[in-house]
Amino acid sequence: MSAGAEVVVVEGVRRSFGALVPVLQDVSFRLEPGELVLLRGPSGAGKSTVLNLVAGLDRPDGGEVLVDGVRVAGLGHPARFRREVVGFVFQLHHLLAELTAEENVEVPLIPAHLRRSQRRARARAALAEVGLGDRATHRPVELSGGERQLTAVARAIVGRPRLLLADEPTGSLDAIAGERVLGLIGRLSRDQGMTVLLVSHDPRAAGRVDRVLELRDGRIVAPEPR
Ligand SMILES: Nc1ncnc2c1ncn2[C@@H]1O[C@H](COP(=O)(O)OP(=O)(O)OP(=O)(O)O)[C@@H](O)[C@H]1O
Repeated sequence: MSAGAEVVVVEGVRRSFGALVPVLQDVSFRLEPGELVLLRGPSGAGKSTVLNLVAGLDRPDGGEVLVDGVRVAGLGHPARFRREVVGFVFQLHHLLAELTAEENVEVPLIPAHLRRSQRRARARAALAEVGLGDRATHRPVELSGGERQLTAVARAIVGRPRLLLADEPTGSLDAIAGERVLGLIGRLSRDQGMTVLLVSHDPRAAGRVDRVLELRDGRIVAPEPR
Protein backbone atom coordinates (compact mmCIF):
# COMPACT_ATOMS: atom_id res chain seq x y z
CA MET A 1 0.00 0.00 0.00
CA SER A 2 1.50 3.31 -1.02
CA ALA A 3 1.54 6.14 1.51
CA GLY A 4 -1.47 8.42 1.35
CA ALA A 5 -3.78 5.83 -0.23
CA GLU A 6 -5.99 5.65 2.83
CA VAL A 7 -9.68 6.34 2.29
CA VAL A 8 -10.01 7.86 5.78
CA VAL A 9 -7.38 9.59 7.89
CA VAL A 10 -8.44 10.90 11.29
CA GLU A 11 -5.56 12.55 13.11
CA GLY A 12 -5.57 14.05 16.60
CA VAL A 13 -9.25 14.96 16.45
CA ARG A 14 -10.87 16.82 19.34
CA ARG A 15 -14.55 17.64 19.71
CA SER A 16 -16.54 18.88 22.66
CA PHE A 17 -20.08 20.13 23.04
CA GLY A 18 -19.57 22.62 25.83
CA ALA A 19 -19.05 20.04 28.56
CA LEU A 20 -16.00 20.16 30.85
CA VAL A 21 -14.70 16.88 29.48
CA PRO A 22 -14.52 16.78 25.69
CA VAL A 23 -16.25 13.87 23.96
CA LEU A 24 -13.30 13.26 21.65
CA GLN A 25 -9.94 14.11 23.21
CA ASP A 26 -7.41 12.80 20.73
CA VAL A 27 -8.82 10.42 18.16
CA SER A 28 -6.60 9.01 15.42
CA PHE A 29 -7.16 6.12 13.02
CA ARG A 30 -6.88 5.26 9.34
CA LEU A 31 -8.97 3.15 7.00
CA GLU A 32 -7.35 1.45 4.03
CA PRO A 33 -9.31 0.91 0.81
CA GLY A 34 -11.74 -2.00 1.10
CA GLU A 35 -11.43 -2.36 4.87
CA LEU A 36 -14.50 -3.19 6.93
CA VAL A 37 -13.95 -1.72 10.39
CA LEU A 38 -16.15 -1.77 13.47
CA LEU A 39 -16.11 1.27 15.76
CA ARG A 40 -17.19 0.17 19.19
CA GLY A 41 -17.38 1.70 22.66
CA PRO A 42 -19.70 2.47 25.55
CA SER A 43 -22.87 4.49 25.06
CA GLY A 44 -22.00 8.17 24.87
CA ALA A 45 -18.34 7.49 24.00
CA GLY A 46 -18.68 9.56 20.83
CA LYS A 47 -19.08 6.95 18.08
CA SER A 48 -21.81 8.87 16.24
CA THR A 49 -19.75 12.03 16.69
CA VAL A 50 -16.85 10.32 14.87
CA LEU A 51 -19.11 9.21 12.00
CA ASN A 52 -20.60 12.70 11.66
CA LEU A 53 -17.11 14.22 11.48
CA VAL A 54 -16.03 11.74 8.79
CA ALA A 55 -19.25 12.45 6.84
CA GLY A 56 -18.61 16.18 6.99
CA LEU A 57 -21.80 16.72 8.99
CA ASP A 58 -19.78 18.24 11.84
CA ARG A 59 -16.42 20.00 12.23
CA PRO A 60 -13.66 19.02 14.66
CA ASP A 61 -12.44 21.57 17.23
CA GLY A 62 -8.92 20.43 16.40
CA GLY A 63 -7.10 17.83 14.33
CA GLU A 64 -7.70 16.65 10.79
CA VAL A 65 -10.28 14.51 9.02
CA LEU A 66 -9.32 13.53 5.47
CA VAL A 67 -11.45 11.41 3.16
CA ASP A 68 -9.80 10.36 -0.08
CA GLY A 69 -7.01 12.78 0.74
CA VAL A 70 -9.35 15.76 1.01
CA ARG A 71 -9.88 17.75 4.20
CA VAL A 72 -13.57 17.31 4.91
CA ALA A 73 -13.99 20.45 7.07
CA GLY A 74 -12.76 22.72 4.29
CA LEU A 75 -14.90 21.39 1.46
CA GLY A 76 -16.46 23.94 -0.86
CA HIS A 77 -19.25 21.56 -1.88
CA PRO A 78 -20.08 19.41 1.14
CA ALA A 79 -23.41 18.27 -0.31
CA ARG A 80 -21.68 16.89 -3.38
CA PHE A 81 -19.08 15.16 -1.22
CA ARG A 82 -21.81 13.49 0.85
CA ARG A 83 -23.57 12.41 -2.30
CA GLU A 84 -20.64 11.09 -4.27
CA VAL A 85 -17.95 10.04 -1.80
CA VAL A 86 -19.80 8.96 1.31
CA GLY A 87 -22.93 6.88 1.84
CA PHE A 88 -24.60 7.00 5.25
CA VAL A 89 -26.97 4.47 6.86
CA PHE A 90 -28.63 5.38 10.16
CA GLN A 91 -30.25 3.26 12.85
CA LEU A 92 -33.67 4.40 11.66
CA HIS A 93 -34.02 4.11 7.92
CA HIS A 94 -35.29 7.68 7.30
CA LEU A 95 -37.11 6.63 4.16
CA LEU A 96 -39.75 9.00 2.81
CA ALA A 97 -43.14 7.43 3.50
CA GLU A 98 -44.84 8.76 0.37
CA LEU A 99 -42.24 7.36 -2.01
CA THR A 100 -41.78 3.80 -3.22
CA ALA A 101 -38.56 1.92 -2.46
CA GLU A 102 -37.08 2.77 -5.87
CA GLU A 103 -38.09 6.43 -5.59
CA ASN A 104 -36.42 6.61 -2.17
CA VAL A 105 -33.24 5.06 -3.58
CA GLU A 106 -33.28 7.59 -6.45
CA VAL A 107 -33.32 10.61 -4.14
CA PRO A 108 -29.51 10.99 -3.80
CA LEU A 109 -29.20 10.91 -7.62
CA ILE A 110 -31.61 13.78 -8.25
CA PRO A 111 -28.91 16.51 -8.20
CA ALA A 112 -26.74 14.47 -10.59
CA HIS A 113 -27.20 15.22 -14.28
CA LEU A 114 -28.95 12.02 -15.19
CA ARG A 115 -32.10 11.33 -17.15
CA ARG A 116 -35.01 10.06 -15.11
CA SER A 117 -34.77 6.67 -16.82
CA GLN A 118 -31.08 6.43 -15.90
CA ARG A 119 -31.81 7.27 -12.29
CA ARG A 120 -34.55 4.68 -12.18
CA ALA A 121 -32.28 2.03 -13.71
CA ARG A 122 -29.57 2.71 -11.13
CA ALA A 123 -32.05 2.64 -8.27
CA ARG A 124 -33.40 -0.70 -9.48
CA ALA A 125 -29.87 -2.10 -9.79
CA ALA A 126 -29.08 -0.98 -6.22
CA LEU A 127 -32.29 -2.57 -4.93
CA ALA A 128 -31.47 -5.80 -6.77
CA GLU A 129 -28.03 -5.72 -5.19
CA VAL A 130 -29.49 -5.66 -1.68
CA GLY A 131 -31.90 -8.48 -2.61
CA LEU A 132 -35.03 -6.33 -2.99
CA GLY A 133 -35.44 -6.35 -6.75
CA ASP A 134 -39.03 -7.53 -6.32
CA ARG A 135 -39.96 -4.80 -3.82
CA ALA A 136 -39.09 -1.76 -5.93
CA THR A 137 -42.62 -0.37 -6.12
CA HIS A 138 -43.54 -0.95 -2.49
CA ARG A 139 -43.82 1.96 -0.08
CA PRO A 140 -41.99 1.78 3.27
CA VAL A 141 -45.19 0.84 5.10
CA GLU A 142 -45.43 -2.24 2.87
CA LEU A 143 -41.89 -3.38 3.72
CA SER A 144 -40.64 -5.23 6.79
CA GLY A 145 -38.22 -3.48 9.16
CA GLY A 146 -35.31 -5.38 7.66
CA GLU A 147 -36.41 -4.57 4.10
CA ARG A 148 -36.64 -0.89 4.99
CA GLN A 149 -33.10 -0.96 6.31
CA LEU A 150 -31.88 -2.82 3.21
CA THR A 151 -33.58 -0.11 1.14
CA ALA A 152 -31.68 2.50 3.17
CA VAL A 153 -28.44 0.65 2.35
CA ALA A 154 -29.42 0.66 -1.36
CA ARG A 155 -29.97 4.43 -1.14
CA ALA A 156 -26.56 4.85 0.52
CA ILE A 157 -24.74 2.89 -2.20
CA VAL A 158 -26.66 4.01 -5.30
CA GLY A 159 -24.10 6.75 -6.00
CA ARG A 160 -21.24 4.19 -5.73
CA PRO A 161 -19.53 5.94 -2.79
CA ARG A 162 -16.00 4.96 -1.86
CA LEU A 163 -16.95 4.98 1.79
CA LEU A 164 -20.00 3.61 3.58
CA LEU A 165 -20.71 4.88 7.09
CA ALA A 166 -23.26 2.86 9.05
CA ASP A 167 -24.47 4.02 12.48
CA GLU A 168 -26.19 1.15 14.31
CA PRO A 169 -27.78 -0.13 11.09
CA THR A 170 -29.18 -3.22 12.87
CA GLY A 171 -30.19 -1.41 16.07
CA SER A 172 -33.90 -1.50 15.33
CA LEU A 173 -34.00 -5.00 13.79
CA ASP A 174 -34.60 -8.51 15.06
CA ALA A 175 -31.84 -11.13 14.81
CA ILE A 176 -32.72 -12.46 11.35
CA ALA A 177 -33.17 -9.04 9.76
CA GLY A 178 -29.99 -7.81 11.46
CA GLU A 179 -28.10 -10.77 10.08
CA ARG A 180 -29.27 -9.90 6.55
CA VAL A 181 -28.09 -6.30 6.86
CA LEU A 182 -24.70 -7.28 8.35
CA GLY A 183 -24.30 -9.93 5.64
CA LEU A 184 -24.98 -7.34 2.95
CA ILE A 185 -22.48 -4.87 4.42
CA GLY A 186 -19.88 -7.66 4.53
CA ARG A 187 -20.51 -8.51 0.87
CA LEU A 188 -20.24 -4.87 -0.23
CA SER A 189 -16.84 -4.70 1.39
CA ARG A 190 -15.61 -8.10 0.22
CA ASP A 191 -16.99 -8.19 -3.33
CA GLN A 192 -16.90 -4.52 -4.28
CA GLY A 193 -13.98 -3.27 -2.23
CA MET A 194 -16.16 -0.69 -0.52
CA THR A 195 -14.56 0.81 2.58
CA VAL A 196 -16.93 0.59 5.53
CA LEU A 197 -16.93 2.16 8.98
CA LEU A 198 -19.60 0.46 11.04
CA VAL A 199 -20.85 1.45 14.50
CA SER A 200 -22.70 -1.39 16.15
CA HIS A 201 -23.48 -2.89 19.52
CA ASP A 202 -24.47 -6.07 17.73
CA PRO A 203 -22.31 -8.87 19.17
CA ARG A 204 -22.32 -10.59 15.75
CA ALA A 205 -20.71 -7.60 14.10
CA ALA A 206 -17.25 -8.06 15.66
CA GLY A 207 -16.80 -11.46 14.05
CA ARG A 208 -17.56 -10.13 10.58
CA VAL A 209 -15.14 -7.23 10.32
CA ASP A 210 -11.46 -6.91 9.42
CA ARG A 211 -10.63 -4.82 12.46
CA VAL A 212 -12.16 -3.30 15.59
CA LEU A 213 -11.56 0.25 16.81
CA GLU A 214 -12.45 0.72 20.47
CA LEU A 215 -13.40 4.25 21.51
CA ARG A 216 -13.01 4.94 25.22
CA ASP A 217 -12.47 8.13 27.22
CA GLY A 218 -12.13 10.19 24.07
CA ARG A 219 -9.46 8.03 22.46
CA ILE A 220 -9.05 4.91 20.35
CA VAL A 221 -7.64 2.21 22.64
CA ALA A 222 -6.56 -1.37 22.06
CA PRO A 223 -9.71 -3.50 21.60
CA GLU A 224 -10.74 -5.62 24.56
CA PRO A 225 -10.74 -9.32 23.77
CA ARG A 226 -14.23 -10.85 23.73
N1 LIG B 1 -24.81 18.14 18.83
C1 LIG B 1 -24.57 17.84 20.09
N2 LIG B 1 -24.78 18.76 21.07
C2 LIG B 1 -24.51 18.49 22.35
N3 LIG B 1 -24.04 17.32 22.80
C3 LIG B 1 -23.82 16.36 21.88
C4 LIG B 1 -24.07 16.58 20.49
N4 LIG B 1 -23.74 15.44 19.83
C5 LIG B 1 -23.33 14.56 20.76
N5 LIG B 1 -23.36 15.11 21.99
C6 LIG B 1 -22.94 14.45 23.25
O1 LIG B 1 -21.71 13.84 23.00
C7 LIG B 1 -21.63 12.58 23.65
C8 LIG B 1 -21.32 11.49 22.63
O2 LIG B 1 -22.45 11.30 21.79
P1 LIG B 1 -22.47 10.23 20.61
O3 LIG B 1 -23.85 10.20 20.09
O4 LIG B 1 -21.37 10.52 19.66
O5 LIG B 1 -22.12 8.89 21.40
P2 LIG B 1 -22.25 7.38 20.96
O6 LIG B 1 -20.99 6.69 21.35
O7 LIG B 1 -22.62 7.31 19.51
O8 LIG B 1 -23.44 6.89 21.87
P3 LIG B 1 -24.57 5.74 21.68
O9 LIG B 1 -23.85 4.43 21.61
O10 LIG B 1 -25.39 5.88 22.92
O11 LIG B 1 -25.32 6.09 20.42
C9 LIG B 1 -22.94 12.37 24.37
O12 LIG B 1 -22.76 12.74 25.71
C10 LIG B 1 -23.87 13.34 23.67
O13 LIG B 1 -24.88 13.79 24.52
